[in-house]
Amino acid sequence: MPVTPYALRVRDVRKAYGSRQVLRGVSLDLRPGTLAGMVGENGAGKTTLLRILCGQTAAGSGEVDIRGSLGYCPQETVLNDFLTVDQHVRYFRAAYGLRSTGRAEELIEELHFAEYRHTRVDDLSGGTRQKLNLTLALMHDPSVLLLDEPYQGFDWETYLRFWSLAARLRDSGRCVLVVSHLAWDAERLDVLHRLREGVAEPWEPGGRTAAPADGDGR
Ligand SMILES: Nc1ncnc2c1ncn2[C@@H]1O[C@H](COP(=O)(O)OP(=O)(O)OP(=O)(O)O)[C@@H](O)[C@H]1O
Repeated sequence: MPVTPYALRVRDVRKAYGSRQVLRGVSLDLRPGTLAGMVGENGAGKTTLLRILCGQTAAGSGEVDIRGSLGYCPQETVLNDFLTVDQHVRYFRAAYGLRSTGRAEELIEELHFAEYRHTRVDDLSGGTRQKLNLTLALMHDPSVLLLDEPYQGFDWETYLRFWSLAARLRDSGRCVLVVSHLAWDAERLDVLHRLREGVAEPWEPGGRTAAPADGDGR
């Protein structure tokens, strides 16, 4: 029987903080060339799951298998206030062991923040910090991308640019998982999951018309 190729495989992942059981057996398979979404209410465990997938938090039990390189864009920007955009890019080039910053340059152009290359992070707007955060997560061209609320603070044009970038990454065979507490973007996704009561349930892209996960009815 042929083996189904996957980029990300999660099996029965569980996690408790003290007596609070946050993840109760999350399983998920994503293929290469997939643009996937994961929605869930505030506190559902989305960030906990992503942190487990990228190895920043240990699961209580379960298995995670990632094929290829990983890029993780955390919800909170992890930037140094005293370094400029360019200094961050150079630092991450060295950390990733890249020969050039070519991909980062493309992302900076694509996300329209080249004019801030020599600006220190403490002088950047929240949206521009998030653009840098995303650039640093993507500049090594990872096979699997885990993006936690990646468009927070983006203006509308940047939000649209983000989705066209995500679609292009998918089209070039990357596996992109976008986490959000809202389901606004369901129609942009190939597959949508909802994290609820500690498990991930597939939501048919009929979820396109479903109410947002926070249930505010819009
Ligand atoms: N380090 C921690 N120690 C104890 N409890 C934690 C820790 N991190 C998260 N939690 C708890 O685990 C639950 C899930 O948190 P998590 O941040 O994963 O949710 P989320 O779905 O990402 O929420 P949001 O949409 O608000 O970002 C919450 O009740 C949170 O308070």
